[in-house]
Amino acid sequence: MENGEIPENANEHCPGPQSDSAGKSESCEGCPNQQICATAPKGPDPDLVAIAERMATVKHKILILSGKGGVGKSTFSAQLSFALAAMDFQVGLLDIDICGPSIPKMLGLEGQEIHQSNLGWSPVYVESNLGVMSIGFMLPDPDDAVIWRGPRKNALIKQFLKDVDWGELDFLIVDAPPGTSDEHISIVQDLGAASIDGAIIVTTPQQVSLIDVRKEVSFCKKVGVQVLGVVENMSGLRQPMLAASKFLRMTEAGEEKDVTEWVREYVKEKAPELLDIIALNEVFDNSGGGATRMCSEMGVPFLGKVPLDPELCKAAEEGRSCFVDQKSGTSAPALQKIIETLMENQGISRMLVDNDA
Ligand SMILES: Nc1ncnc2c1ncn2[C@@H]1O[C@H](COP(=O)(O)OP(=O)(O)OP(=O)(O)O)[C@@H](O)[C@H]1O
Repeated sequence: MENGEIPENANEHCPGPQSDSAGKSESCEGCPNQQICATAPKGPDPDLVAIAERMATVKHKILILSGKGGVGKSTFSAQLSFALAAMDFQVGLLDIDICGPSIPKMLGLEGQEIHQSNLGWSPVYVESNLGVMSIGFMLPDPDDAVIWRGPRKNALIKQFLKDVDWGELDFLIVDAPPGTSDEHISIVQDLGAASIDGAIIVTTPQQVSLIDVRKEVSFCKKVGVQVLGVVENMSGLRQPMLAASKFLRMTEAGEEKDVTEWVREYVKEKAPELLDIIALNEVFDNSGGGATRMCSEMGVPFLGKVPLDPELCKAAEEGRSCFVDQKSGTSAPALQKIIETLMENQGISRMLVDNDA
C-alpha cells in the first residue's frame, strides 16, 4: 500500500489511504488495512509531485482509448506519432498496455532495450524527435506473458511518468489497453485529469464496438477528461480491382460512367468465383449509423473514418510510417485528414511534412 494507492484487499467504498478519514470511516470497519491506514502519516503523494515536475516540459498529453481490443488503437497511436514527428513536433509515445504491448513492433523497435542515465530512463528513439516507452522493451523474451495485478501495473505506469526522461515534448501520446480498468484510472490519477488535453477513442463501425465506446465516453466524462473525438477505423474496404476496371473503362470510353454493373457482368462471365469479392463494400455492419451517429447522440466530436487497407496493416507489421510513400493510398490520406481536423480543433497548426518531397 504505497503512495496513496487503494490496496486490492480494501473494503468497498474505501476512502483511500491518504484521506483524513482513512481507517476511521464506516466503510473501514473490518478492513485488514484499517490499523495501518488510521496511523499512517498523511500528505501529498511524493510520486505525484515528481510526476508533475517531469510533465512540466510536456505541452500536450493525449490518451488513445478504445472500448474493444483489436480495433486499431495502437495502429492509430503509432501512425499519429509518426505523423506528428513528421510535422517536426517533438513526440513521446507511451505504451501503457502492460499485458499486450504492441507499440515496439509497430514503431519498428522490436528487440530494443531501455537505457538508464542519471536523468532517468531514456526512451527508445525511432528518430531524434520520436521517443517511445513500453514494457515491451523490458521483457527478456517477447513471448513472455505479463500477468500482473492492478497495483503492480499502476506502479509501473507511475514509474513511466516519473522516471522517463522525455525532455521537452510537444506531444505525449499515451496508448492505453482496451476498456476502462486499472491502467486508465491510474494514468488519469497520476497525470491529473486537468493536465490531460483529452482522449481520442478508436472504434470500428459496428454496434458491438460502439456500445463499448459509449462506456469509454462515460468514463471520460466521469473522470473529467475531454473527448477530443472518435475515429472510426476499418470503415469500409476500398477495392483497387474495381477502381482499376472503372479507370480502364473511363479511359476507353473517354467519359465517366458508373461501370459497377459492367464490371459485375465481366467478372460473372470471366471469373464467377470472384463475384463475392467485388460485391463486398462494408466489412462491418454499420446499419446503426456507425460512429457518426453515436457521436452526435453523445455530443462528442467525430474525427473521421479510416478504411480497411492491407497496406496500413503492412506498415504496422513492418513498424513504419504509412505517410512516407504512396503505398497506403486509401488509409494515409484519411489518417492525415483526421490528424489535421484534430489539430484544427485544438488550435495547433503545422503542415504534415512529406518525407519524400
Ligand atoms: N485500417 C486498417 N486496415 C487494415 N488493417 C488494420 C487497420 N487498422 C488496424 N489494422 C490491423 O489490425 C490489427 C489490430 O490493430 P491494433 O493492434 O492497432 O488494434 P488495438 O485496438 O490496438 O488492439 P489491442 O488493444 O487489442 O492491442 C493490426 O494487425 C493492425 O495492423
